[in-house]
Amino acid sequence: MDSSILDSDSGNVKVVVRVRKFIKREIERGARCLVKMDPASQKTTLNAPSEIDPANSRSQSRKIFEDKSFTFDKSFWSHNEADAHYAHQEDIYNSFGEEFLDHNFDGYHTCIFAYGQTGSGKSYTMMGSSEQPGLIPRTCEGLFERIESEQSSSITYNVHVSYFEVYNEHVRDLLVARTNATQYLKIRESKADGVYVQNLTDEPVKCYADVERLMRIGDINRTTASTKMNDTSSRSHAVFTIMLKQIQHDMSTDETIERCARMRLVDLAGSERAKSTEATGQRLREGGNINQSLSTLGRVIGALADPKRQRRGSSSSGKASRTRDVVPYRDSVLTWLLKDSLGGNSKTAMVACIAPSDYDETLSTLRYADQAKRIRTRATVNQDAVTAAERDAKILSMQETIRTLQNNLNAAATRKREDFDRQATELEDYQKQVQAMQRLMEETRQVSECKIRALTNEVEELRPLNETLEREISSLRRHLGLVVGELKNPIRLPIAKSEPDSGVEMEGDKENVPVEEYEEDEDEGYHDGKDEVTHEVHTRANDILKDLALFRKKMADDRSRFGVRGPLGETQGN
Ligand SMILES: Nc1ncnc2c1ncn2[C@@H]1O[C@H](COP(=O)(O)OP(=O)(O)OP(=O)(O)O)[C@@H](O)[C@H]1O
Repeated sequence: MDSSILDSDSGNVKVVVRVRKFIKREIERGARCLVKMDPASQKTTLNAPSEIDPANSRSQSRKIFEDKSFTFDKSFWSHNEADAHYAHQEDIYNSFGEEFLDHNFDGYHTCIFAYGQTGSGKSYTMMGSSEQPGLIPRTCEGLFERIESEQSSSITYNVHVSYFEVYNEHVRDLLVARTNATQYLKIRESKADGVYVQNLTDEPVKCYADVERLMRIGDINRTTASTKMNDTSSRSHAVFTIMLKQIQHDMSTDETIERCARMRLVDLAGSERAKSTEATGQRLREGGNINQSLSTLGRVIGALADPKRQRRGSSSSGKASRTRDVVPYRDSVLTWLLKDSLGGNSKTAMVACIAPSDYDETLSTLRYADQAKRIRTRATVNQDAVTAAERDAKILSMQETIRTLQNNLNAAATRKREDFDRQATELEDYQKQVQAMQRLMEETRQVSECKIRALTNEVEELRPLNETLEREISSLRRHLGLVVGELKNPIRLPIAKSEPDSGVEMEGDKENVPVEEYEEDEDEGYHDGKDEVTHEVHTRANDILKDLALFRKKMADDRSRFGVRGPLGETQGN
């Protein structure tokens, strides 16, 4: 999509930290909580462990343990439910999940990723459980609640979901059932779409129940395994993506405004020490890959947070592009895929999850998070204004491209000297174009529906007025008929016989006037009063007929534009 930059907002990556409660293993070993959080200042302090703490043994190292403090955008205390400032799943969502959803509705891309050592609560925070849903289900639920509450006849919403994992540096579609021969997907980059996963399922969803079903499928397909540190340890980075497209149609200009926003919700695999997880074989290899991609992520964060880079980046565009190359995005699949979310067009948040009693791992996570605070991204509103004619022209041009690609494919097939790779790429392009065109046509259909909805509402609103006017007109017609009838055939009143000796002429005495006399008098009466009434009635009736003609013309125009059945029952053209 060509995004016209209407509005851009540069800001730092939002960094929050969350400490979880003790789990069974820690309670059994009598672990002590080393973390403190100050709800007033959002300061997180990591205390040095005691001499005799076996989980934080100093015996093999000369390291000095000391108290360390860091301040973040938010410090979420989820350690002891009895404490007043305990942060429930709901509090995490209310604190910044909702705010990020606001950004999406404004047309910004967003990304929230959870980072932390294995077993520190990343999956709990991002996905949660059915009783304690995390950020991903709450965000999706919030999204559909808003769509339903903000439903206006002039806006159409389109939501698509994809879900993939990066496992051992390979991308797997989590919405496709596992088969024996594992299908890995390729990563590609294009000008229009940036970095993307080729052939990834992109499922349209209409309600939260649709998303719930997809989350369940994805979670079943995700690679998890039991390690000593976590019974259901994620062995991969999971990326859940929601695409929200809002199409607003302006009836007066017949123009549509499209806003696209991508929400990325990432549950990273946990950093781990082979010594702690006691991993061997496949688990050890997985751990090695996880650590390697997390260390690349660390280097990317380090490069992006580098103040020298940021100064250079803002000084000149030429230098900026050179310095951007220094960021080692391509060194891992994860960072390559998250390139835009980390240092580009996105509003991004990091949730650093920490366990309450592991000094080394927690310190490393807090340092990582502290560095991420310095990254600045520049998010832009992804908005396009398209006229109905441009939309139609786009569909036509796509049809033309598809025809050309089809011809190329056919020609290559008949010549039988095709280069397979090139042919496969052309086939993919062809499929992508067909999909894009199908989507565009579906959107055009939705826009038309939206227009019809708006017009039908207008017609319904005008219906009572129309009925009143019709009633008024027919009563006026009747009235006018009577008046005209009366004028044409005047009622001849009999002349009253005058009392011979009264000498007084009463009002009804005209009945006794001879016909000639009466007609003369009647003419005089007409000139005196009735012509004014008739004239007035005529004028009023004419005004109403004029209004009605205008109203009918407007309705006929609208109906002929959109081909709907009017309130008067006629069917219109087109
Ligand atoms: N805030 C919390 N409140 C209660 N239980 C929690 C909380 N955070 C995590 N837990 C529990 O701690 C355990 C480990 O959490 P989780 O699986 O989310 O860790 P993780 O960081 O995703 O680990 P990995 O990287 O190995 O996948 C789980 O049993 C989870 O239910």
